[in-house]
Amino acid sequence: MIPRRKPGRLDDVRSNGWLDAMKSSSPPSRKVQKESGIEDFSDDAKGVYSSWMFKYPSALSSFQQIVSHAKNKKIVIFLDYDGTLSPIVDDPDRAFISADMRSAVRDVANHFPTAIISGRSRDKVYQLVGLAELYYAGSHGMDIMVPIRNELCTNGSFIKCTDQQGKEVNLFQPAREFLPMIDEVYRILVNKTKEVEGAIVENHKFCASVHYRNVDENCWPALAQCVHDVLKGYPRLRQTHGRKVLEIRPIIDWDKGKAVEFLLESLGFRNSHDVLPIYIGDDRTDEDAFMVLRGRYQGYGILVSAVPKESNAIFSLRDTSEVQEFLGSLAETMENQEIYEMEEGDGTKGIL
Ligand SMILES: O=P(O)(O)OC[C@H]1O[C@H](O[C@H]2O[C@H](CO)[C@@H](O)[C@H](O)[C@H]2O)[C@H](O)[C@@H](O)[C@@H]1O
Repeated sequence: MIPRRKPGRLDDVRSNGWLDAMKSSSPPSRKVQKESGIEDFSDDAKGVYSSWMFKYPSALSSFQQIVSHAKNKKIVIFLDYDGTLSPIVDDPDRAFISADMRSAVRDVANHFPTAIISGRSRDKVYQLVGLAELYYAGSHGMDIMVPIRNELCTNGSFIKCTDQQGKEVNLFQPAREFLPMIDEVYRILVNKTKEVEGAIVENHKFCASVHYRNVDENCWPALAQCVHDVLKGYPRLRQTHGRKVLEIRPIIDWDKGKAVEFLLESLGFRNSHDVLPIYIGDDRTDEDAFMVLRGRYQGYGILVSAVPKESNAIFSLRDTSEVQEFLGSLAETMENQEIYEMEEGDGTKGIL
């Protein structure tokens, strides 16, 4: 299994907090909780969740408040992928979106500009979601594709290319110079972790992931130390924590929050008063986006979580099925408004 190490070799990951972060990074999936009988439906657990929801009320029960705030504004939807549109599963290659969720996302995108912002590569997340009408930002926002007609920045930071439909688009890739480095580190990590049963390394173009969800917990310190040792040779890369995954990314000042600001500008929303951005996500990396929405946009971050946790979000949803319900309600409200406006010849803008 893991190569034996000299005593004391794991001190780095113990002292720098990696191990604690790894342990607290994600509750086991619902399936695993059920199978191991640790699913906690006790009154205490329910009570703790209910009091947490005072701080982060359900976006479903606060739905009217959300839509009234959208009057005379354009809603823009941002969606994370894993844990938000598809439930967390053991195999990252099998994290599929259901047909119903896909159609809920399609319906919402028919009414509001909708973007997916994922830690996966842009190509991979596009392949999984499979909807051409959305905007996609992969590699934690370091790979953004926007339509040419909406281009506002002409500072040369865009690369012109064609999308999957052959349409001309602009690509924004602030970490482009790191492409060979990520590729090299990915290959080293694959090689160094190949003996670790259950470890999976993914190449997401501008970042890489080392999964330990399926690795025996006793082997986590050695796996973390291995990643730490590899990164010592790459001072321009840093490591962050996701749900049972170590993420390796460039040290550039860019994250999902910056990607949200960039997309809003690129979509023509220079004036923050004209827009109500809503961002739904479940992961630590989504916190940067929640933070941006709390600022000048006064938008709504919605955390997807079945367990209480501190967040920069304003509202919460329990799981992917509630996300689907929320998206469905947004699309339905908009459809009703359009019917109402047609019948009344009403010039009201925004949603009711
Ligand atoms: O920003 P996201 O779209 O949420 O991507 C974050 C990471 O998601 C994936 O890993 C997570 O989901 C997997 C499938 O459910 C699960 O097995 C894993 O434990 C989770 O961390 C993806 O594979 C990662 O590369 C992304 O960074």
